[in-house]
Amino acid sequence: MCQLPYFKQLSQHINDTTVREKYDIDRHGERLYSLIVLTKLLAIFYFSYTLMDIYILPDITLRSILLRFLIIGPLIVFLFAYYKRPASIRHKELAGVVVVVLGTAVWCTVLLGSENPRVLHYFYAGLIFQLVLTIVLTPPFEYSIYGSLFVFICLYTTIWFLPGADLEYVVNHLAFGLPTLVLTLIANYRFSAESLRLYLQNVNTDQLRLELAERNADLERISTIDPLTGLSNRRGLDRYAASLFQTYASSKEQIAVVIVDVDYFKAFNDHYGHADGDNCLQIVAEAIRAACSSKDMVCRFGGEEFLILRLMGNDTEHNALALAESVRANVANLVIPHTQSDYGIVTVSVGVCAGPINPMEELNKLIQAADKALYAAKHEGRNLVCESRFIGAKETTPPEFSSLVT
Ligand SMILES: Nc1nc2c(ncn2[C@@H]2O[C@H](COP(=O)(O)OP(=O)(O)OP(=O)(O)O)[C@@H](O)[C@H]2O)c(=O)[nH]1
Repeated sequence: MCQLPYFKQLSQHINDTTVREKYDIDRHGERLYSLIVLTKLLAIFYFSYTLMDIYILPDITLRSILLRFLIIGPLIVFLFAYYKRPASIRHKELAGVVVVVLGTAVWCTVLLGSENPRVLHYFYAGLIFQLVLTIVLTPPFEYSIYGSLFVFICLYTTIWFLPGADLEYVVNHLAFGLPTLVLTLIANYRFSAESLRLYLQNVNTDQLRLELAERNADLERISTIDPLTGLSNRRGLDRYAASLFQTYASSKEQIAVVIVDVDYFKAFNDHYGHADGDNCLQIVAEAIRAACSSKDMVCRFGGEEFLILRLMGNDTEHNALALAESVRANVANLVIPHTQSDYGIVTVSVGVCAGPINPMEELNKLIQAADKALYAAKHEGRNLVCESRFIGAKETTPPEFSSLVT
């Protein structure tokens, strides 16, 4: 039996737990709900059959009432109390099977007390217990098979002691009883296996969905990061700017745009080679990052060009200029040799412009103004900070050199 695919699947593992444990935990609620509903329905049937006993076999009236209500009645009360306990659903289903099996035994005992020959016709109703244990309660297959076999043995032991039962009657009964046992057990197996298959399919789909969500989050992150420097790229900048506009759309907050460009970088590449150029960009990017606060957005804006967005407090200009100057100084302090530069080391020129946070066109205006300031810094000899000022209505002043630059 353990070789059946259903049992193989049950003993497999998902992470640290077996499929059986996970299946029981995850489906506890649904399985318990149907167990409670079906137990109530079956209890109603079981006790209403007392009337059938009295009508068909009046000689066992008292016996039927006593046995059904004094044995099975309390058991069903205990069963409902057990359903409420924090036990595994498999144990609750097993408890349900045990009560049905005992219900069969009690019913057989009731019938054994009758001398009425009508008992032989009535005895066919015993197959209902079989149906309950296989396709009505649909307990797990392992319980269904043991419960059904017990009911089968119970019925075909009792049958010999019924008044008027002979071999022909037993064979007639078996002609119906045996296929009922086998076929309904097959139905139970198929149901158990199919439910488990669907459950595992769902677990699989959930896992795939989770992995996909993680991959998407990774892709989303990767797509906004520059692989060489680890800084944000243009896409990251656009996303950040869009979220900034949403958050600060109606505030008076100011934003500073700082553009940093490595001086004579083409000459650096030509002299030291592209690989050293890449190295240099990584080191410079790190120095820029070090000059910024964790709240600043730092991105690689182009080949050897970087852009910083900083949300400003009240001290707007000094704040932006101080940042730009500290970027310039940080890079110069690296003292990376650059024989092709007038300074003999790698330096950067920096353009700054600060203004109100407004939609994208306004940010582009600030970037253009910062770019003009950068161009002026290049023009004046490089390794300089230069600033354009936002004077409202989309106007900026011509670039001015920072007094902080020495
Ligand atoms: N090694 C390397 N070089 C790059 C990368 N991206 C752009 N560059 C190089 O950066 C250089 C930029 O040169 P230019 O725009 O002429 O500017 P520049 O030589 O720095 O001169 P100024 O900006 O006027 O000081 C080009 O030679 C590009 O090939 C990169 O990822 N790695």
